[in-house]
Amino acid sequence: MSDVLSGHFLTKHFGHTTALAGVDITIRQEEAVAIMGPSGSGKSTLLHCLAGIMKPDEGEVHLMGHRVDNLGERRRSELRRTRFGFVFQFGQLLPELPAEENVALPLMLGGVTRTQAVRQAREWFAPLGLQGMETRRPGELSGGQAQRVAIARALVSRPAVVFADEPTGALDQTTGQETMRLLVEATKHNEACLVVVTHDPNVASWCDRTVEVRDGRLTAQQATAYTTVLPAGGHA
Ligand SMILES: Nc1ncnc2c1ncn2[C@@H]1O[C@H](COP(=O)(O)OP(=O)(O)OP(=O)(O)O)[C@@H](O)[C@H]1O
Repeated sequence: MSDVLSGHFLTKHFGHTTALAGVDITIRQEEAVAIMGPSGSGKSTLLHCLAGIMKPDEGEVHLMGHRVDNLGERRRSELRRTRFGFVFQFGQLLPELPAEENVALPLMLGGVTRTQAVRQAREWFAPLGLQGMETRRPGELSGGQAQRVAIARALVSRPAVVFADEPTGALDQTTGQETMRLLVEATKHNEACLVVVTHDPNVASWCDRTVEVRDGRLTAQQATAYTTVLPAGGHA
């Protein structure tokens, strides 16, 4: 499998704090990687550097062979919108928009007409078990349903990489497991790779591989035994 995203000697300081101390990481096509480690160890900083949200002080990030960490803010913003998808602990859906428009938003920001974007967005609802929820506002959805809307929004523009920071952190254990299953399967089915920051070993167990960050360094890598059970065809 080819490399999709890689970080080379990523280093990041905040004042006297060293958040990343020279991290090397490679994520391959359709691979799901969990980033674990104690609080304050540098997990979110690593995700933010890989995703172009933050520039590392030293080191390089490459997406499909192209260096991306040195792009200007406008190009990195475009990269985040077109090549990356994001799922955070709280789905960060816009409360005033119906679910289908929340999902359609990345497409509309990319210039697709509202009608076409909503049509494409609707295709994601049934595969994610959200049929009938299209016109509900986020406040009318359960936590698990809202995260599934966030998953649809992360995938609608067919990104190369989905980044998730504690995607199940606000959910109970059962709903969290179901959300992870859908996140991993939908991401793989769309031939994207997944980078998940989590404290929860149950969440990490859905991934192909876990890397552990301590004091800004990767300390361990272990393979986890997850294989997709999705049938071929469809979105999720
Ligand atoms: N914007 C910032 N300004 C100053 N220090 C920061 C900033 N962001 C992170 N840090 C520091 O960098 C270190 C790594 O933070 P980071 O958020 O990456 O850790 P984490 O492993 O994601 O933690 P948690 O599991 O608690 O979310 C910590 O010591 C943190 O206090």
